[in-house]
Amino acid sequence: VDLSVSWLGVNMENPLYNASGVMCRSREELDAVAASAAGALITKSCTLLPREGNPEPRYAKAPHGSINSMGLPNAGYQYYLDYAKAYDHQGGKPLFVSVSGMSLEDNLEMLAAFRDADLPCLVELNLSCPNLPGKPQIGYDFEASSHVLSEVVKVYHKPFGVKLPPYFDPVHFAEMASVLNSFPSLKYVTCINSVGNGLVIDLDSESVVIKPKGGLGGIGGDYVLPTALANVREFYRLLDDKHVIGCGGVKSGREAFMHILAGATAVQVGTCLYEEGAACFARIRDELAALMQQKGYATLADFRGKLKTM
Ligand SMILES: CC(C)(C)CCc1c(C(=O)O)[nH]c(=O)[nH]c1=O
Repeated sequence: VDLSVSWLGVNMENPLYNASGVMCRSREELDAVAASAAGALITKSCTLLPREGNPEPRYAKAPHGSINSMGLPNAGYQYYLDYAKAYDHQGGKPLFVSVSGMSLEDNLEMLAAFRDADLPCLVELNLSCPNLPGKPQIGYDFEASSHVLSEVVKVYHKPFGVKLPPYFDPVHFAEMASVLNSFPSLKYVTCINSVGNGLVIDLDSESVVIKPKGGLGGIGGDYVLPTALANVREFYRLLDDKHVIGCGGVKSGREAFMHILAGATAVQVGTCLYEEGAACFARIRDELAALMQQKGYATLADFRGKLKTM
């Protein structure tokens, strides 16, 4: 079977890579993903200046996934720009850079710097980045999303992508798709970011399991798979001429297959990568290949987006 995928001018030997935020904050971590069986790699969302992030514990494993309120710990955009400048872009594994400024001005300054560096890597704007105080995250504020993207495309003229939070209402899917469809240079969306502000409770200690935000944090893992698949499928259906990258609940070839069946061009691994390490990519890759073999599919295109309805 052929697991390769070519999209937006990049070629991946297989459709699997890390979710932004996991194993991608330092060059050592990024190099570990590049050295693994992953087909690509993406950096931790960066801000203008380095950030320590929230007090620990800020990540916890849960019975069927994970919870995190990391608080955007990152080395600052220059660090990832330098990594991208030194990166071997011909080495066969595309590099994506995630950007999550604390303000629109910060996002525009970082995007201008990436534009001027004129590197082969693709930029992904994290729309879960903070909005004005008292307002929901950008991705949940359709007017703000439209404004941010309008300003972004004035500064950044190359194809780019956005990381979307999960949506749960048909009207929200339609509204966000309508916003995204008005930006032709926005060429892909990554669905989904963690399911926001969940709460994991430890029964023995009768306590929360992470320190920030009174224990509230983004949920990942098995808990979010149905939501992730729905977001992939709805945006695959609603967006014009854009790719959808699947993220959420992937821990084996089975969930990777489901994401591609729902329409995903490629698939990211978060919680499972955090818990198992970079060996998960070879395992999931081989499981996906075996599943395709059993089902008689030779390539990803043979089943991509071909989810059957009743
Ligand atoms: C949640 C924000 C801190 C605003 C953005 C960074 C981020 C974080 C984080 O750094 O806490 N965790 C996630 O699961 N998704 C994210 O997009």
